[in-house]
Amino acid sequence: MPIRAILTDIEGTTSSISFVKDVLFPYARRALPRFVAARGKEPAVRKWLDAVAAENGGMCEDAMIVEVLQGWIDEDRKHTALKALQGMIWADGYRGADFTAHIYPDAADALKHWHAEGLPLYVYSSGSVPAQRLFFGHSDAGDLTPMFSGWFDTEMGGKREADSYRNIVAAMGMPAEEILFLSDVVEELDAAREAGLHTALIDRLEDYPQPRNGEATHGHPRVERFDQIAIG
Ligand SMILES: CSCCC(=O)C(=O)COP(=O)(O)O
Ligand SMILES: [Mg+2]
Repeated sequence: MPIRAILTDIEGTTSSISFVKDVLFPYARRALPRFVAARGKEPAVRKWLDAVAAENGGMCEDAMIVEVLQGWIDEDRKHTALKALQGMIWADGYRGADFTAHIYPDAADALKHWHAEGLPLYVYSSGSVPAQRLFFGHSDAGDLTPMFSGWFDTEMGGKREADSYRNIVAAMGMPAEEILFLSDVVEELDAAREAGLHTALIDRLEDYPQPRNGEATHGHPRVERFDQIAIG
């Protein structure tokens, strides 16, 4: 069946891992204490802080919650509460023009080309949907948000679980066999394939200096850049 929609991951796929690890995560880590002190009483913020507290024995001190969150940033935990809070913090960074979001030029070009061809584009990332919109709204290639038809985060489920992709397919309202999922993580591609989607492993040498070949690809088609992706 021909590909009729693209679903893409962000970190390691459209954009470099080092931008996320070396720019976004340290920014959120530094800003967390001041952010929680300033906005911790807002219901939209409190709800996530309370969720973190509940998962950690019901701790009540905000300072302790901040420490837990900073530990999760260091571990690269893809926790929905952390991701929601990070998105709110990064909003200040983008608005203050402290940084723009990295996007590989080949990814920006291919997304623009597919969009012009009428192929709907969707994002599925561990970053929260508001963080995804900020990311593509303030990218090195400008505001790319108008090109996207939909956004999905871990509210749909974890990225290594087939059911998450089934949920996304249902939300997209088209057969799984018509969707191509792009990611740098083979376990995510395995889950997507289990749900019936086409897959492609984006194996960027900037992020993964040891190319993944043979068994390491888990049988997923492997490319190093978006212009090598075959549609149809
Ligand atoms: C778009 S928000 C920044 C990226 C982020 O926080 C993250 O966890 C990215 O994970 P991905 O699923 O895009 O690999
Ligand atoms: Mg990724």
